[in-house]
Amino acid sequence: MTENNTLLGDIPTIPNVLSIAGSDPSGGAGIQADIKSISANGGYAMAALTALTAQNTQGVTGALNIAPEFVRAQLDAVAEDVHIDAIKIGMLSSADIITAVRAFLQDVKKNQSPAPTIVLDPVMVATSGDRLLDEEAEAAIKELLAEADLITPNIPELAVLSDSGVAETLDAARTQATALAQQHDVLVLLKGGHLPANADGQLTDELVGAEGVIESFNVPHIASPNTHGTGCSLSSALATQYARTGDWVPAVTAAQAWLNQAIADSGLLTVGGGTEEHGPQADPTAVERTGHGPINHFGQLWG
Ligand SMILES: Nc1ncnc2c1ncn2[C@@H]1O[C@H](COP(=O)(O)OP(=O)(O)O)[C@@H](O)[C@H]1O
Ligand SMILES: Cc1ncc(COP(=O)(O)OP(=O)(O)O)c(N)n1
Repeated sequence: MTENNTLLGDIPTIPNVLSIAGSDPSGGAGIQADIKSISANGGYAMAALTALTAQNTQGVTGALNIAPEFVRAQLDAVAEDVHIDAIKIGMLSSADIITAVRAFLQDVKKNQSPAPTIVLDPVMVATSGDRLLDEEAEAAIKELLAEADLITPNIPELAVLSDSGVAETLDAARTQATALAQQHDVLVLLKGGHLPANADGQLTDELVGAEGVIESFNVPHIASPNTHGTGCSLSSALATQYARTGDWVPAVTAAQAWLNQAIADSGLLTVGGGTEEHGPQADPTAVERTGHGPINHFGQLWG
């Protein structure tokens, strides 16, 4: 039954979207961000954990991998019971986990019809610029690219995947993205969040295929420190929007518009930078919030 919903418009079916990712207990990134993003974009969210982290808006203080066999057990439990329309993949922190996820993707593509759409966010480089994966895991991620329909590297991740230097211009990033698309037979959403805004104050993301740019997407740059988890949230929104529309250009347009508003609404949250000043009477400007706060996934719903 098609119903008109004020937030999501016409919803013919609600897609089942699975996130395979790590946990951020502070709720801004990882699986917690994915569940909020999938839900806000109109999907039924499911989640299989690959790792636990200890982190907050200031940084990461610890990580613990889930055993690869148990990652697979979670995935099988979902796939045996639920038709999965789309899969978003985030933090995969060891070569063994990547191998387990790759084997699952190959099986689920054979066993479910239609096969799930796969969006891979290759989480490899921390905001600080530090490499998050060892060499063996980086090599395994490169092999995983071919299993995805769309990959969403940021500028430093694009450099690692391309075995070249960090692009300083959109042109250079576009060349790297096109080569990757050709090499791995995958679409690339090149994310421009790490490049400076253009003269009109806009950031550019580009959907790139083997023949080059398919579409450019400009979004207003928002001067906000609250960008923790933007990559996780965008890839989950893309998987969900694609499952709803079946077309990448409208899916990217919708996901981008939602993300931009969620960053714009982030100032309404009082998360991070200390435990004082919280509650309806709190002055959001009273605490100096260092670090990177979360986006407001449900800002558009809460008004
Ligand atoms: N300050 C900002 N204002 C508006 N959009 C942003 C901002 N920072 C990041 N984005 C958007 O968030 C998405 C992810 O950004 P990016 O920083 O490139 O990746 P990651 O979060 O993986 O490092 C991109 O679509 C980018 O355009
Ligand atoms: C558990 C976990 N997974 C992924 C990330 C990286 O998040 P990302 O969305 O790339 O955002 P940034 O915070 O790096 O902008 C994470 N921090 N934790």
